[in-house]
Amino acid sequence: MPPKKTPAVRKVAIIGGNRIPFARSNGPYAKASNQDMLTAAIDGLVSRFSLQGEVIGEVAAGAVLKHSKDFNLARESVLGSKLSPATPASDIQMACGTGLQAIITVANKIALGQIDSAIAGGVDTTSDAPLAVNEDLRQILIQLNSAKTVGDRLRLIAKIRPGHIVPAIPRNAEPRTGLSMGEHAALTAKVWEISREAQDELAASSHQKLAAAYDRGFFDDLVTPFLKLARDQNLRPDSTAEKLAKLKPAFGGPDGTMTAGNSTPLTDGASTVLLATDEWAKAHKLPVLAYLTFSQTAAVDYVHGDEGLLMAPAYAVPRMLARAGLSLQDFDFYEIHEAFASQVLATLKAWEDPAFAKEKLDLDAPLGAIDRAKLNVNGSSLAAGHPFAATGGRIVATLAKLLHEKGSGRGLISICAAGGQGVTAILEK
Ligand SMILES: CC(=O)SCCNC(=O)CCNC(=O)[C@H](O)C(C)(C)COP(=O)(O)OP(=O)(O)OC[C@H]1O[C@@H](n2cnc3c(N)ncnc32)[C@H](O)[C@@H]1OP(=O)(O)O
Repeated sequence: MPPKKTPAVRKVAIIGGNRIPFARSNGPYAKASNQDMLTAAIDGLVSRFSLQGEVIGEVAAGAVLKHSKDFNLARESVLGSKLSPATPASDIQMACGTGLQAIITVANKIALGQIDSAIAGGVDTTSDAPLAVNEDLRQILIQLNSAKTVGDRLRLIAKIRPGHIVPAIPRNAEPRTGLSMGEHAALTAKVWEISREAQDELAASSHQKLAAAYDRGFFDDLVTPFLKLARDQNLRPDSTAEKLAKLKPAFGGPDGTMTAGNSTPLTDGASTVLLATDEWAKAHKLPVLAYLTFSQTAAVDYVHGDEGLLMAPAYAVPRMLARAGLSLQDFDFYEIHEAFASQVLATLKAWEDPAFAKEKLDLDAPLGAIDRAKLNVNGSSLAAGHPFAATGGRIVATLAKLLHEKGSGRGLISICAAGGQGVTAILEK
């Protein structure tokens, strides 16, 4: 018998990414479904990397808001794309961490020698949010479906009341607290004393940096026009902290510091990333932008404890750094998802705080400050928008290309997610 092969850990290369421009909710993509957008994002990769008819090792993707008809959205999107139908695909859901979690999932399979290539991604549309029928009506309809006699059917139909027509609309809120993401973030902003001025400055700079990156052609091979949109619709290149200062509070009451300008807007969009082994890239004559080398998830008890809903990355990053043997300052780029400006600033403040280090992270010293010039250098979610599950793919593709342009170095990714979770990763050239 030949000796049994033990799997070796292999390097996971990021070949490239693709996304459709992100659109504001109920805007140009109002009539596009999750499947339409995810298929478009996959086909953008297919065209760019000549993958027509290719059998990819596996596709993993997801949506936070998903219709019940989309049992396996990733698989349906593959079947609608120009990839070979022999490409297996599955859905993943980890709220705003979905895209990055999908990337990590397939990256681990590549590392373990289970597949040689993969596409990971995410999509979301708040324009096409799934509406459920009223719970009482749902029960009647289910019983009606299996009623055997006309009499049974009529008895059930007679139970339907006008009030049953009111649908159950999904809320952008935590099921266990009833508070929206914005309301949760406003609580955290208060605890960490994040000023309105600092939030508006971060938001304005996100717009200015994203606009500059578009202008210099950075996104030419990362973004494919869709439904006549060529750039992210939310982008306002003329944003300034002074203009943002005039907006009224959106969360945290009349004295709140969070506004429509320093919070992400509700957004529609999709993104994908192509990952592979070095050998697969070579065989397909494709360049490698960067490697995914470490990842980490964490969760916090925001229901019973005193933790902020979006603070899990503050825990995930130090754990990942310990595994990697790196300090927070050992990075050339920091990509911190801007769910809200206040949440980025609270996370940075936590890493600088001796009490947080001691009491929460069990560390002798805080992680320390980062060089702010290295933070979200091409803008982030405040400017681009945030179609929940699509943000991970946008960030990984952006960072991989930044590292490729630089020709060396290392980048940190930190994404907070609803449910009190965080997903983080390290990319290296
Ligand atoms: C883990 C996570 O990622 S959690 C994050 C999940 N995401 C969310 O929770 C989404 C949060 N965001 C929201 O719910 C909504 O976008 C809100 C409530 C903040 C704002 O919604 P709306 O009021 O519909 O925003 P709208 O786009 O109309 O903007 C309000 C005003 O601000 C203005 N504005 C918004 N951004 C800017 C800007 N960058 N510069 C100048 N003005 C701006 C708009 O022009 C508008 O002005 P107007 O009233 O004169 O027309």
